[in-house]
Amino acid sequence: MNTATTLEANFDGLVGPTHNYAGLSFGNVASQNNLGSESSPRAAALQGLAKMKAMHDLGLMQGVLPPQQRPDLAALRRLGFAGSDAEVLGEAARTQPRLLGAVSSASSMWVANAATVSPSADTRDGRVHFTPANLVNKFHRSIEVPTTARALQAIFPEGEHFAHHAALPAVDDFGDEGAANHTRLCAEYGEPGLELFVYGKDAGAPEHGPQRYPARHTLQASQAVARLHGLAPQACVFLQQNPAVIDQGVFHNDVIAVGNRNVLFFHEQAFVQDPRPALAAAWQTASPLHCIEVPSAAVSVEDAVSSYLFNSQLVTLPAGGHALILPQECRDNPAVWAYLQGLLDSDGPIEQFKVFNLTESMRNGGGPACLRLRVVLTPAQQAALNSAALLDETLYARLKAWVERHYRERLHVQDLADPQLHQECCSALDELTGILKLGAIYPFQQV
Ligand SMILES: NCCC[C@H](NC(=O)CCC(=O)O)C(=O)O
Repeated sequence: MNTATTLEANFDGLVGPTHNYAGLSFGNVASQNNLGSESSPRAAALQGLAKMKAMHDLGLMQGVLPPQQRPDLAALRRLGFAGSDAEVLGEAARTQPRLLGAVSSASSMWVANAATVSPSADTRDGRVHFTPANLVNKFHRSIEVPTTARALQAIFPEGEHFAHHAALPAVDDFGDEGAANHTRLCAEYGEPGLELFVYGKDAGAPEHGPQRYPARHTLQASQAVARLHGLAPQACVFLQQNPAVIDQGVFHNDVIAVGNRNVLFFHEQAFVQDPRPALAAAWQTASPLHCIEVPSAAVSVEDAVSSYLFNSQLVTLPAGGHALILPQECRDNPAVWAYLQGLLDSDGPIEQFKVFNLTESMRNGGGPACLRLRVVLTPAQQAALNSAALLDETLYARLKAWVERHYRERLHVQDLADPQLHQECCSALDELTGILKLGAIYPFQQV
């Protein structure tokens, strides 16, 4: 790995021990369809680790973000469940099983929703800025915020290099889903770039939003994050996601578009307007911006949603050239796979594919891109972060053994009330904070 230059690191969310299918995300077709299925937390975590390891092996900087303490018993107590841990869990399971599912979700694995990150080349004070997403549209996700903020601060210490903001006010007008709706485009990582913010609705004109499924992210949230991060107004582009595709299951922009460096790969129906004029106006460098638009005739919105073609990671390989990191569902879909073969033959900027089995995450609507948070880092910033969270051969082996020791092979929603599961989760996380040198980030460690 070349640490002498500014590069983009991917930090992936490690899947937590309570990974399950509780059908919590209205508007996320996979989550709704898999309600009640049996999950494998162990397979889910190992699938995610295998992707991280493969990225490391490609020569990319790869980090790890920790899972959360679940079930969140404090959230249940806040909602009036009382007594011992076993009584709280038992009462919730009997009277509010969906709520028990919500406080047990391992949804923090989808760290593309953890925060919005702006690289130092784009910010007024020359620091990397982080704003944790408030995730107000879904209760099970909104409870991720305090631990996410502590984890990010434990890896990127506040100070000379890194700036951390509080999450936006927790109301629908400022609904914020983080980096899943944010793309940075640039010529070189270390140079100023443009930041593309995609919103589901303008809180001032909600009638132009989707009809069937919720728009989770507002224009007002994106504007606030751009102000907080000290971005130059002329370097920011705000585009509305097409409400018709939200109504077909595209609950985040990263289900229908992905960008990296000087390439934006997007579906014809992704945005209300053609994104090219606004991007061209904000694009400040002489080198060209490549906009690869995928026509509906080649890949329908339905195929995009079921294959997660656009939830691939678009990465720059150390030797130059772009690679797409795809879920295997793309290979299984004849229209998508045919399109991808044509893309390779087209002599464009995307030169290589890597295909991964992420089925456990995919069944809850999370593909390769959902599982990672991108952070552009200068050499000085690479030296300033908590390096215990960076994946190498040793950390990979340790985490794999840790998963194999602590995680259950199978989990069903009925198992969530088992007080032993909470104990297993806490002992696993206690060991993990030691491995990743995170300090006491979990509620059970703060008593
Ligand atoms: N970026 C991908 C996010 C996927 C996530 N799924 C979930 O939360 C499913 C959880 C469940 O249904 O148990 C979501 O919809 O926010």
